[in-house]
Amino acid sequence: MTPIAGQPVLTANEMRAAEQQAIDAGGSVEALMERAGREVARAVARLASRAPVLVLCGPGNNGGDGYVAARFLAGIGLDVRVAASAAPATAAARAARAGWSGPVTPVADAQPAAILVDALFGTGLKRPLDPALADCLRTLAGKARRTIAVDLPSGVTTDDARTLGDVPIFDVTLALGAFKPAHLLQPAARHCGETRLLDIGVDVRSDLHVIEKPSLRTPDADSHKYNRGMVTIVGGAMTGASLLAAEAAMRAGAGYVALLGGQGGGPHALVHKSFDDDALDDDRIGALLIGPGLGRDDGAARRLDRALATAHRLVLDGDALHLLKDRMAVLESRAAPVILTPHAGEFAALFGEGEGSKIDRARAAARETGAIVVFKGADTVVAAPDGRARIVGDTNDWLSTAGTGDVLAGVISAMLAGGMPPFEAATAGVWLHADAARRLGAAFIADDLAAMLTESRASL
Ligand SMILES: NC(=O)C1=CN([C@@H]2O[C@H](COP(=O)(O)OP(=O)(O)OC[C@H]3O[C@@H](n4cnc5c(N)ncnc54)[C@H](O)[C@@H]3O)[C@@H](O)[C@H]2O)[C@@H](O)CC1
Ligand SMILES: Nc1ncnc2c1ncn2[C@@H]1O[C@H](COP(=O)(O)OP(=O)(O)O)[C@@H](O)[C@H]1O
Ligand SMILES: [K+]
Repeated sequence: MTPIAGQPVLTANEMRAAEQQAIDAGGSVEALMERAGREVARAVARLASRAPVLVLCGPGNNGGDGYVAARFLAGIGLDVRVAASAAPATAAARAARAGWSGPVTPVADAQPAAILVDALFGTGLKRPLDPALADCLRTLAGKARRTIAVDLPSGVTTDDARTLGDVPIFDVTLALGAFKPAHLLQPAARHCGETRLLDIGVDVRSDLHVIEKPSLRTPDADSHKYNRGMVTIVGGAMTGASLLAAEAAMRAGAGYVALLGGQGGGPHALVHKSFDDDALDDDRIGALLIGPGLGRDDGAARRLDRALATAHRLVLDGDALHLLKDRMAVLESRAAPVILTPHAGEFAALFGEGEGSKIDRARAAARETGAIVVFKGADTVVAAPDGRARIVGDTNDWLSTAGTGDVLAGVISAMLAGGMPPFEAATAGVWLHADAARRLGAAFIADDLAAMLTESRASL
């Protein structure tokens, strides 16, 4: 199985263009479909353990893949039945249909089977499924022991990952040739179940990738606390949040972490200082983090204005993002990099609901501000002003608890202070945060997450 980390992610149009390139280079749609159908059959055969299979075929090339897969599955002796929602509408799908020698029943007449393969619609879905067809799909999926979607669950939109109607939750989705946004972005991603990537021999490239394990420098004989990265955190009214960020920054590998204007507490290694110009005018500061626990009163706004006026590399989170709404113009005038880490509410308050997918929205926000934007959630997207974007691949829904965002802000600050370029710092931070959550498994609190970063950082 191809690991998900680092893989390119293509929109429907990009995938079509990649397929066209393969065709122009001497291939054919039929050859691609033959390969795709064979790979689907291999995957289904492994998942089916010889149980009966029902393949649902739609009118397009997704349906074509279904007919080819059915032929291969029957060829290895599986009990395979095929049902179609409409006649094949493309030349390649017609050829694939002709290659299937068994009967084809209307989907409405199909009897359930232990293994359901959905090859109704893939990247060509244009509108919600006809209600009767959607109903059949749901019923047959409900009666199957295992449900497998070819390329995408029928009913999800490829690029902006919406669900058109009541789409079943599949056990496995077999992504053909490349991951698409719907495999990673919510809500579509949860309908995919476990997504597996099948190689169909198409060369794919994108400036959008799944986040991969970063490579970080190990301390050596020349290392000291300042060149390992100095993180300064501006504290405020809610001390717990800034302490979580501080502990996370330390455990993610920062050499020196100072909290300005906090109220004490935290690990002994944390340096407490008062919030004043001397503390901010320190050239050794590698990253200045403001937002976790800052508060939103006039005092908080003054601290933010001071932080924005420095020449330090900045990470803005939580309350700083709330206060930033009236100060967006400042971002354009800053020479040093800025990383913004909004959750969905903060993002909408700053940038509006916007158009397109979460990836489009994150990219537009990065372009507009010139900042790196970490658009958080179960499907965190990191975007740079130049259009590069990354999506988290390994998530843990137990992260949905207060304080885990403060931990993320601390980790990203440590990466930035350690000398990584801001886009790489943000993606490395998101990876470490997700890795610590994966190690913890279930039912943890933000303090546990911060503590677990020691193991995650040591693993790199
Ligand atoms: N283009 C290629 O070279 C290859 C494509 N492949 C497969 O082809 C798929 C894309 O094929 P297509 O572009 O034909 O698209 P689909 O097979 O997803 O469906 C397109 C067809 O369904 C119709 N349609 C869309 N939404 C509908 C709805 N709600 N109700 C009824 N009809 C609807 C469209 O008018 C069109 O006729 C991929 O997901 C993949 O599975 C693979 O075979 C690999 C090669
Ligand atoms: N369902 C989920 N699955 C995976 N990660 C999640 C989920 N919900 C939230 N997260 C992650 O948890 C963190 C929450 O951050 P945030 O909303 O800022 O909370 P807080 O400010 O309380 O720390 C973010 O990193 C976000 O990506
Ligand atoms: K499908």
